[in-house]
Amino acid sequence: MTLLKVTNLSKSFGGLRAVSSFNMAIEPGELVGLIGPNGAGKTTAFNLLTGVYDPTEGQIEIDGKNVVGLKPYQITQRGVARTFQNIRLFSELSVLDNVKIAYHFHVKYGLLETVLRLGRYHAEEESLDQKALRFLEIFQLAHRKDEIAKNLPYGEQRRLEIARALAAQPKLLLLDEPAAGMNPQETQQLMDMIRWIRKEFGLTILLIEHDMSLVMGVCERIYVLDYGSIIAQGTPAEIKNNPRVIEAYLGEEVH
Ligand SMILES: Nc1ncnc2c1ncn2[C@@H]1O[C@H](COP(=O)(O)OP(=O)(O)OP(=O)(O)O)[C@@H](O)[C@H]1O
Repeated sequence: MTLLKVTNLSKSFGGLRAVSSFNMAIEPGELVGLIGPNGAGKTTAFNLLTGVYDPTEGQIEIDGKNVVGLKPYQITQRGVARTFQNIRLFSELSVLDNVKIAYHFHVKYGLLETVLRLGRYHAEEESLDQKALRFLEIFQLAHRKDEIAKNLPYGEQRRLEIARALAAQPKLLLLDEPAAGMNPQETQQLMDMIRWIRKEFGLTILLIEHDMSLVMGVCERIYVLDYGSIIAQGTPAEIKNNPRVIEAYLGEEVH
């Protein structure tokens, strides 16, 4: 079954149609890119998919169920996790605690038990530590586990954000410019990591990215947004040679 189906999605801010009649279908296991010039509506589309904004019109289905109107945490519980263009960690907490907080969504003790530290809490807390550490190991951050998140170098904070999103055990992972601010070597490592986590966790990934080498290098299929509308979709090779895409990026006719 199609994992994410978006039909005729639109969002207006006053007179501005930031996203307009947006359609998208993503199958389980796909690695898909969403690209477009500055201000094209990419982040707005992510904010609609994750319940940050309610659409002006349209449908969003995850696993065949409508999620329009759900709160962001409810959408996380339906299996969608994301990272942000501007890193949003719990900056004063340790690296390990950042991942553990996300993992709490999937641990089966109730809030009362957490508060009173009763029942299953102690046993589960231990395995929670181990599970959180495993995510840190994947992202080569285990040696940093006790550091305060804000003290990590930038590239490591970006990796921690992805580790935290993964700890919520999503089916669909949305990455908003994961390579922003990274140098070419860090970007290359990130590409390898994205490919690896997709395979290892059987994930479906949708990513926004300005770095064309990353998008073309990891994505199997790409959607292109311009002024809120999808102007093209296809394989990296098709997108690279699509005149409408070239025009949107260069702002001029292609002859
Ligand atoms: N909360 C908001 N209120 C009003 N206008 C908004 C809001 N959020 C986004 N916009 C506008 O909607 C349009 C699309 O913005 P959006 O941030 O989604 O684009 P983007 O493709 O993610 O851009 P970038 O690549 O620069 O991050 C822009 O014109 C932007 O100014």
